[in-house]
Amino acid sequence: RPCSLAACSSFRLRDALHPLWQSELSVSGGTRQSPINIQWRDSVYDPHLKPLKIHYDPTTCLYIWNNGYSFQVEFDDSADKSVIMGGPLENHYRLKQFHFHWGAINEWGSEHMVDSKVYPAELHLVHWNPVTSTSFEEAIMENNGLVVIGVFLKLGAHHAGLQKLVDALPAVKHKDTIVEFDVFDPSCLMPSCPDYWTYDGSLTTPPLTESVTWIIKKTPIEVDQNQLEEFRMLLFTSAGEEEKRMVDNFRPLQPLMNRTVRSSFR
Ligand SMILES: NS(=O)(=O)/N=C1/NCCS1
Ligand SMILES: [Zn+2]
Repeated sequence: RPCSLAACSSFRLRDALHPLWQSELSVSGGTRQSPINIQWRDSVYDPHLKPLKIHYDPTTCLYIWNNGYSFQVEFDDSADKSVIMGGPLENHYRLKQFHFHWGAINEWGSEHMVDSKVYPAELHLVHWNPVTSTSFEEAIMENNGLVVIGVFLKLGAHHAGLQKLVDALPAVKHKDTIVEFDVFDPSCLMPSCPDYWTYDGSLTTPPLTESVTWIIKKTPIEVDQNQLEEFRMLLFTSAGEEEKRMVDNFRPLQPLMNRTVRSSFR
């Protein structure tokens, strides 16, 4: 991160002091934690990786809520209506929710990095394996029970699809607030480029379980400054509490340890 050592150390300390991280700076004994810095030159092209197939049904979208760490869009996952398959996956996975991570300023905010490049924000689309688990909660504890697609956001053109989401954010300004949000197709948040990296990792927020096959899209989507600033107007705090802006809700980088990142592209 482009900052002086002092700023970085206080930044990391401040980041570590967020309530979410007070007790979970790192999982003891974790060997496949997330996020990581993806070193492009160390990733290994795997010709067996298939194109990712995404079929989201917009009518499965239910509501948006502020969970005190991010804003989250929840989906009806009671049937195979919004699913992904292909890519590195052996079967289909159901979409459960998506959320974002972002910074206080455009110089940082994403959880993953590419050759130490950090983006202002990162989208996570969270899916679970209905073949090996009977619920999302169970899949969280299963090895490869989850697939999270990560999409980087970069500062650029206005994103019309995202704006429908941004317009609803004032209704979930405070922690534990919720607003109905129906008929939204998250495919509009996917870059058109099919290229991705994939590696075995963990959730980046509690319970930090090592149950995630990560699929990180190579190409970011563009959003404009106003849209990023709307994210930063959300609050970590509940109504009536002293306001704390919801910013820097990302986990620090974790060690790669004995893992290889595969790429779907040469
Ligand atoms: N950011 S993340 O998607 O890796 N973390 C999660 N924790 C609970 C469900 S998703
Ligand atoms: Zn996330």
